[in-house]
Amino acid sequence: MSPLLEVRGIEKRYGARIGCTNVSFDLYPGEVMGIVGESGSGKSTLLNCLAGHLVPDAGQVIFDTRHTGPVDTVTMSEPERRMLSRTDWAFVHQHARDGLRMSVSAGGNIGERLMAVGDRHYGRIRASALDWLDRVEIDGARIDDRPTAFSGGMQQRLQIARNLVTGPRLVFMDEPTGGLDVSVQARLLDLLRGLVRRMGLSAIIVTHDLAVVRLLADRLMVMKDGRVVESGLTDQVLDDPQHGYTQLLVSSVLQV
Ligand SMILES: Nc1ncnc2c1ncn2[C@@H]1O[C@H](COP(=O)(O)OP(=O)(O)OP(=O)(O)O)[C@@H](O)[C@H]1O
Repeated sequence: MSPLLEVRGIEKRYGARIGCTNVSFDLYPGEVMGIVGESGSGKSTLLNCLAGHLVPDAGQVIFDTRHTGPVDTVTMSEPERRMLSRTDWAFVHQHARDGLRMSVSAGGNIGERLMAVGDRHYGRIRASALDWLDRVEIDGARIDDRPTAFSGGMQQRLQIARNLVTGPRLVFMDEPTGGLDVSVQARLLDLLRGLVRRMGLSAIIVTHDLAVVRLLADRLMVMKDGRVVESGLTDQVLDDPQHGYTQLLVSSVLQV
């Protein structure tokens, strides 16, 4: 099996400050990669470089596209990258309002993604929206409500539905359970785990919460000062951390 994503030597600097440097890894279809590290370790910078939101100063992000096979997304044209983010990629933001259109109904938020990939059949779009509301445990009766009328947890679940409805091949998630109450986080995590398993999703998840990666990620990369200091199978890294920094992280000595 060939990798879905090949990341080679990614580096991003902000002036003299290192955002992230020398990051390389492969992601295989159906695999979930977790990226953990304390605040400022470079997780978001890396994720944004991978998802095409930031242009890295060096490195390649080679994605196995549906139509043309492996392509370096760093050097592809902006319209090509935009198309990729509508069809093959999805991005779940930490704050649902960054990933939703707050003035559009819940059904519209889901339907919009389908229309962006060419679906024009109103009945089918509405049926898909209802199906996805159900899958993320939102009452179908709320389909015409705007996300502003939803709780934080519901907004996040709607954002997930909007992202997954088009069957993306790679999902980027930036602190998907961050900023929510603990009980709401637990429910969301459970839902995400079910979706990841059932859909065989390939995903890259940035989080500072080790419980999130424990439940969702097959593999883990630990970042410190913009560099990957340790990587491996999630259980292996968390149960038998080799690097001193990971040991601190796991023993919760570090405030992350
Ligand atoms: N727009 C920016 N301009 C200058 N420096 C930045 C910018 N964004 C990030 N940095 C710096 O890059 C480094 C990595 O930051 P980044 O936000 O990627 O870390 P993070 O691990 O995602 O942190 P957090 O968990 O707090 O979001 C930090 O030193 C940060 O100060």
